[in-house]
Amino acid sequence: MLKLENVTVRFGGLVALKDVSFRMGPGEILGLVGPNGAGKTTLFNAISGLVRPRGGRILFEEQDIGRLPLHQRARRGLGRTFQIPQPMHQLTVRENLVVAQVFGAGRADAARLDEILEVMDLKSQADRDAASGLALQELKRLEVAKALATNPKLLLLDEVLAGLESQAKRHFMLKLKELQARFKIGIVIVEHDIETISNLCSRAVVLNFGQVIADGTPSEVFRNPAVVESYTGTAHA
Ligand SMILES: Nc1ncnc2c1ncn2[C@@H]1O[C@H](COP(=O)(O)OP(=O)(O)OP(=O)(O)O)[C@@H](O)[C@H]1O
Repeated sequence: MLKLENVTVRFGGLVALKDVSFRMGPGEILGLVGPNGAGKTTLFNAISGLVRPRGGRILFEEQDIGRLPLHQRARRGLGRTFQIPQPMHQLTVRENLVVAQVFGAGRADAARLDEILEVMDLKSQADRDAASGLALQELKRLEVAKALATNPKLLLLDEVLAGLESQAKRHFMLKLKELQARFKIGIVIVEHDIETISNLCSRAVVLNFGQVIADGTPSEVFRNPAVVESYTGTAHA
């Protein structure tokens, strides 16, 4: 479904991603892991079209999408969330979803929006202004709902679980599994918590200083000495 070949991104003299390669199959939930500044958000930006790589190829469903603008990638089925939820605060929850749907899917579809509101537990907030009264958890659910409204085949989720207390986090994780099964989508999730990745993901890719240092099942990668070192500064933690 998604294949990256030697993707390299530079910001002036800084190499944010260097020869990043991995692939993922349809319906997989892949964890993208790595210390602060490792390049995780930059990788999402490169895949979704916000930054242009200096080199390498990004293939989505066998097509090279590396030169397509953002909206064309969305139309092909790439949905994403942002680390800091960015709803349009002057619009209601439902209106936010309509805007996302028209951007990503090309037309409004009220029935699908109702389904998304239901799945994401946002029905009772649907006609509430996005700026007023939405708690962090609800804003995060809205962020995922917006991405779902674009009709994605692949969802890129940037730290949607961060900052939630443990019960809310467990509930959100179950939601993500439900979304994957119900909408038949693949998910790449950036997440720092090892236990969360281990429970949620079938595979994890670890970045450090812009390079892939491990790729495998969560139990494989979290036993890898290079990964332990990148997390703790010591290979024997
Ligand atoms: N627009 C930009 N211009 C210059 N440097 C940037 C830009 N975006 C990111 N960087 C740099 O690229 C590197 C990778 O940053 P990125 O935000 O992708 O890391 P990250 O793994 O997502 O980190 P975090 O876990 O803190 O969100 C960092 O050194 C960062 O300072």
